Amino acid sequence: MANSNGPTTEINYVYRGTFIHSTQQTPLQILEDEVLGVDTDGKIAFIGKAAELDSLSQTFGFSPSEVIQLAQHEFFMPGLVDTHIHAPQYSYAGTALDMPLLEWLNKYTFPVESRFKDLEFAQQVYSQVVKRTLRNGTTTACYFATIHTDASLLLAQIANDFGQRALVGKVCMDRNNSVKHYKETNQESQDETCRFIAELLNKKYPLVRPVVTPRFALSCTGALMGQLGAIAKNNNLHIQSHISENVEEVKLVKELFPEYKSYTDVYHKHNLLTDKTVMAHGCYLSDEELALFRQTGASLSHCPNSNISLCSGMLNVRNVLKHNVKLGLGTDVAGGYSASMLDAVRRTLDTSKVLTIQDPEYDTLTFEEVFRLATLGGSQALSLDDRTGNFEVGKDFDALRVNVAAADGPIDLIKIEEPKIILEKFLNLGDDRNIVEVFVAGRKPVNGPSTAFLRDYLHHLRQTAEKLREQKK
Ligand SMILES: Nc1nc2[nH]cnc2c(=O)[nH]1
Ligand SMILES: [Zn+2]
Repeated sequence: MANSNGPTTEINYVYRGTFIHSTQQTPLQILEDEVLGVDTDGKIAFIGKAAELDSLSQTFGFSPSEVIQLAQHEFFMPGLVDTHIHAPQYSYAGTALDMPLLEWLNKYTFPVESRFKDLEFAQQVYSQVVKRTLRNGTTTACYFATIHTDASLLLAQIANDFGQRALVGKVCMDRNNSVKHYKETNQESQDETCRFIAELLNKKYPLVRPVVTPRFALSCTGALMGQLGAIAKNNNLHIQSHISENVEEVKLVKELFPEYKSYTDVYHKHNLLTDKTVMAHGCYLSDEELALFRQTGASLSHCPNSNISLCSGMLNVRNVLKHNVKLGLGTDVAGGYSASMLDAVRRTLDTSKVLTIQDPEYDTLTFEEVFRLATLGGSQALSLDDRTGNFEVGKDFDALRVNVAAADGPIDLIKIEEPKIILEKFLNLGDDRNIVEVFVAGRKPVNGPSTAFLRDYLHHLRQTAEKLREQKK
């Protein structure tokens, strides 16, 4: 309990050790031997030097003996933010990467997504994707579902039940010439979007919100896009879609909407570019279009695995950042074959290096910058940075406890390394075995990596037993 003069919030737990996060000023802030307290609402109540533990414990009313100490190779980092992922496509992730976007949509995506009318199938796939992404450290996900309202509501329920922060979108499309049964009429799309929003808001899930989701300009009539823009505005909701992913797509949008200045202008004129909009890809946006993103406050989701896997293109991230456009990373499952945001980090670095190979003058992204894109950048791109993204006091505690030397993990450490090296190793070599605890809004999601702790504990016991045997000899 806090004392009579102190803060009114009650501290739930306090951790001591290394905390690594990003701020607006610096992509990498390393806080060593710090203490961080989380209150019973799951918010960060304080973060400060361990040397000040006694005064913090008095101010915030906790006992120093209850503080949980991180081990040598452990640190906390903010949870990863996946700004663009298609939950139904998880069912074929890792396959079907042999053709470009528009053919890929017709041959694989639309037939698979049409199956999500079946709620049993939806339940199975949606549980898997939420569990898998949580295990891999995705504490916030911005999901596309399908055109089916009830299955989309089920995805929202599953994210809530497992404890993941999520934006969930019922997909809208009133145009589809190739898979004719996988589309809606204009009226259906509007009515079902309104039903989806009303029913989801009515559930009052604390961490899950609806996002208005026109699939992309080729799947929607201008009328539908305008109506969806109005629905988002009237309900103050997020919007997500795709833009300028592939050359053929950009060409067809020009043909279909000849009266508009650009692809971005099509969305802008239909009121789909707001400061709560996130658009995936943007590989072929002009500087003028990026300026319109900046002006409207709309953001981009960079999905490098997908961009390479579907041979779509390469986003010039440096140019996007130069234009001060908000930017996060996305897996774009299943155009991207990996559901792990660690993969998105690596592919972002790879793509940046390919751009440098093509142009040695290109200012390659650093791992510190990409770390920020995967955490704070993602939260900004989703306009959730008042709630999550780093370890600022007052934000929700969305965090990963990482052990770089986890037993049976993928990383071998030769010696004690400094925190920056440990983070770099984790980003480049780590996987879910290194993520020993996941927190979303201060709570551990249902499918957190509970066995990892046990495995580490057993490893520790075995080592201790071995040492004792050695001493007896
Ligand atoms: N990568 C990708 N691009 C799209 N554009 C329209 N729909 C999609 C989709 O499902 N995946
Ligand atoms: Zn996508």
